[in-house]
Amino acid sequence: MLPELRVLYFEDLEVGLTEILKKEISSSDVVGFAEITGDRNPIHLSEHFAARTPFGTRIAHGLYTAGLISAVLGTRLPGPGAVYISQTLNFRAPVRIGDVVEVKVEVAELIPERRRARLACTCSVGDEVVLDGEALVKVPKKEEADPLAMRMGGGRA
Ligand SMILES: C[C@@H](O)CC(=O)SCCNC(=O)CCNC(=O)[C@H](O)C(C)(C)COP(=O)(O)OP(=O)(O)OC[C@H]1O[C@@H](n2cnc3c(N)ncnc32)[C@H](O)[C@@H]1OP(=O)(O)O
Repeated sequence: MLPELRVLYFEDLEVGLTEILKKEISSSDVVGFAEITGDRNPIHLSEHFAARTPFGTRIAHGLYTAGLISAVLGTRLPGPGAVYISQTLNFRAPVRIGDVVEVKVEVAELIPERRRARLACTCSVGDEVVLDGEALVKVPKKEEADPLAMRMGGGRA
């Protein structure tokens, strides 16, 4: 099930605020990602090919796993209105079909002058970190997002 949308404005953020999303990786996810991006590397699509790699079986595209970080940023922390600026990624271990990936995003630094938030991102399967990196996003302030509500003394939309 997809998580409910939650809007956090820059003023709502604090260092240490954390969000977690879990996703089981299915074969149809990987095939779908190959179709929409055009990355038909057989390491993702062919069991025959993947069996002869060090991984022994098909693995998910690294950028599909990374896309789950984007899902957290765009829906929960900070949520709708957040704008991606940059993202570092270290693919530390493979993600296999059927793995449950836990994505953890944590506010690491706030830069108020530029309304930027730096977030530490980790994807794990069980106890193993499969991906980590850092995101930089631009986060709307309340007054930018809903100036009318602010003038009328309201808060969040
Ligand atoms: C283009 C697409 O179609 C293809 C894909 O999307 S493939 C899917 C995404 N990628 C993966 O799933 C790969 C996951 N990563 C791994 O399986 C392994 O990291 C590796 C096979 C790439 C490397 O393993 P190996 O060669 O065995 O390296 P070591 O474990 O011996 O580590 C040596 C040192 O390098 C550091 N290191 C290894 N991998 C990474 C990484 N991804 N990012 C950053 N650093 C890495 C590791 O920590 C060791 O450092 P140390 O100081 O010597 O301890």
